Amino acid sequence: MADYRIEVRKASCRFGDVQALDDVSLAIGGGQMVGLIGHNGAGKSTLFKLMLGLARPDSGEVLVDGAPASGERFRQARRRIGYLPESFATWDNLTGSEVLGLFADLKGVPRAQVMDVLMRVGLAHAAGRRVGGYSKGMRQRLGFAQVLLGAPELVFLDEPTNGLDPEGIHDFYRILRELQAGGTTVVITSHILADIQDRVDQLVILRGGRVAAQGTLAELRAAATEHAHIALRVRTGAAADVANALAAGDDAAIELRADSVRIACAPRHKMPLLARIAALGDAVLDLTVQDASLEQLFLGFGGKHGTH
Ligand SMILES: Nc1ncnc2c1ncn2[C@@H]1O[C@H](COP(=O)(O)OP(=O)(O)OP(=O)(O)O)[C@@H](O)[C@H]1O
Repeated sequence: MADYRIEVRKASCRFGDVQALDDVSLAIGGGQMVGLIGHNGAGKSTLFKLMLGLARPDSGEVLVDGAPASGERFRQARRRIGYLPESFATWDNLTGSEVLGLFADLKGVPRAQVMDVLMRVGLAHAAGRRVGGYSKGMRQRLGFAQVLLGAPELVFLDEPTNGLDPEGIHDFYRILRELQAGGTTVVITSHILADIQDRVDQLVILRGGRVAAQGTLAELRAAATEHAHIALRVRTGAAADVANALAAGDDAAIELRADSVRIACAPRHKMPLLARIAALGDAVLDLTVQDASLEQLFLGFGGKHGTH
């Protein structure tokens, strides 16, 4: 599969008084899964619309495989893109398979694919039922099914797990991994940060229409000031000695409990501290390390009142 690449260069987009996007640059491709996160109104959907050619930037440009996101070439390219909007509107009087049949026609994909994708998203049993009677999660699965028609090379998913139950979320990410294994690039927005933090390759955090941070989870952790937490279970009576032995890097706080010691430290101090803990031998019985979660990083970088 071709490496399908979308590049946004210094794009800005304004609606009346609202600067929805402000000088945004990013490149997406290479079969990666990219998580686009940001507070309500941060500009995620607007950025999607620019990359899909559904809206134009006031300044800057969007390139698809090196060419502007407009014109006949882009219309052709768009057939290789799947898009699930935040609110997937459909025709309630039609059955699931009829709805997908229409999407197949629009995409120029054989209708024979309809049953395959319905099966893939776990909706085969409801293919002949009117969509008006579908539950919220079933509608979301139907929306995802239309994304899968035509084996897209790039997919944009706006809040795709809304309304899905835990099993649905699990199935959904399994299908995304299968797509990725075939070389598809996936861009996903979600407010459920715990769901995406260990599943995406790259993260882009938008705040107030600007890119506040970009990189892998490890890169974001390294750039942030949120602490890692190390909890030690220690031999009875050894807590004070352990705490003294580890006291204390500039940026580390040590808390003593009966048979445990808890340390909060800057990410860069974590590995040196672990080396010192290992040198304490059998005074330390066990340990757990908790790095900053994406939610904590987000509140620093991307929350409305982010601090980084
Ligand atoms: N068509 C429009 N007309 C007027 N304002 C708009 C329009 N589209 C977006 N905006 C404004 O631009 C800003 C960014 O909106 P956008 O929908 O891109 O945010 P978002 O990050 O997707 O938010 P959410 O998480 O709530 O879906 C918001 O202030 C929004 O009100």
